[in-house]
Amino acid sequence: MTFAKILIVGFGTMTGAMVDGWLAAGYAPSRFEIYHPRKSEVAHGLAVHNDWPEAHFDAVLLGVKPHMVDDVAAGLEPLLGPDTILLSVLAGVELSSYISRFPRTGGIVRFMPNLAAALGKSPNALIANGLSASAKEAVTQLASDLGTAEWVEDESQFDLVTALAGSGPGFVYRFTDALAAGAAALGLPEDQAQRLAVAMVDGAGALAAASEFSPGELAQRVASPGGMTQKGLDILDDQGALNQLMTECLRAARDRGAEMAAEARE
Ligand SMILES: NC(=O)C1=CN([C@@H]2O[C@H](COP(=O)(O)OP(=O)(O)OC[C@H]3O[C@@H](n4cnc5c(N)ncnc54)[C@H](OP(=O)(O)O)[C@@H]3O)[C@@H](O)[C@H]2O)C=CC1
Ligand SMILES: O=C(O)[C@@H]1CCC=N1
Repeated sequence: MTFAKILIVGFGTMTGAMVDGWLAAGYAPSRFEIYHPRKSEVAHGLAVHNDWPEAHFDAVLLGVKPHMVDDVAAGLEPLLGPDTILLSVLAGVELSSYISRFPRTGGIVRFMPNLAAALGKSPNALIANGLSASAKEAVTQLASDLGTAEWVEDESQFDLVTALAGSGPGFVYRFTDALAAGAAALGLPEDQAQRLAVAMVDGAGALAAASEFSPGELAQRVASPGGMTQKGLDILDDQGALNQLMTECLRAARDRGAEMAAEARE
C-alpha cells in the first residue's frame, strides 16, 4: 500500500520539514492537505481546510504541540476509521493515549523525526500499534524517504530515542555555538568563528556517517599523540566530564517526555 492522501493536522516547523523532504524526494504536493482552523494559505500551495474535511485520507499526520492533542481529538476522531492510519510526531504522547482517543483507527504510529528531514537526513524512530504488514512497509518507506527508518520495539525507550535523535540537533547546535563562542572569546572574529564551526561540524558529521570507524575511534585518529587535539580532549574527558554532561542532558530530556506522556493520559 501507499499513503496516497495524507491530511496534516499541525503543519508547523516539524511537519513542514517533513513535507519539504518528501517533496524533494519526488512526492506530488497533491498527496498532502492541511487542516488549520484559521490559515488560508500554507507553504507549497498545499490545500488547506479550515473545517474538518469529510473526504477519506489514508493517513493523518499529527503535528500539533503535545499539550494540544485534546484541542483536535474530537474533530479528528471521525476521520480515523479502520482505513486510516494515524502518524504522530508528538514528543512524549504514548500509543495508549491515542488508542483511547481514536479506538477505530487502522493503526497508530509514533513517528519521531528531526528537522534534517527537510534534507532527507533525519533518523526516524518508529513504533506502532495495530498496523498491518503492508501499512508497516508503507510507513517504513515514508520514513526512509526522509532519512532512515528505525523501528523501536520497546515503547519505554521511545523518550530516550526522542532525546537522542529528535532533540539531538538542538544539542549539537548548542555545542557548535559553544565552540564558536569559545573561539571568539579567545580572539577570533565572531562571524569567522561561526562559519568555521558550522563547516567543521558539517564535514565531521558527514565523515562519521561515511566512515568505517566509530566516533570514538575517529576522535583518536584526529588526535596525534602529544599533539594539539589530545590536549583539548583531555579537558573534555577530565573525570568523564563530557560523558557525564551528555548523560544528564539526555536524562533531563527523556524525563520531560515521561511528564508530557502523563499529561496526555486521560
Ligand atoms: N521541532 C522539532 O525539532 C521537533 C518537533 N517534534 C514534535 O512536533 C510537534 C510540533 O512541534 P513544532 O513543529 O516544533 O511546533 P510548531 O508550533 O511549529 O507546529 C505546530 C503547528 O500546529 C498548528 N496548530 C495549532 N493549533 C492547531 C489546531 N487546532 N489545528 C491544526 N493545527 C494547529 C500551529 O499553527 P499556529 O502557528 O497557527 O498556531 C503550528 O503550525 C510537537 O508535538 C513536537 O513534540 C518532534 C520532533 C522534532
Ligand atoms: O523539544 C521537544 O519536545 C521536541 C521533541 C524532539 C524535538 N523537539
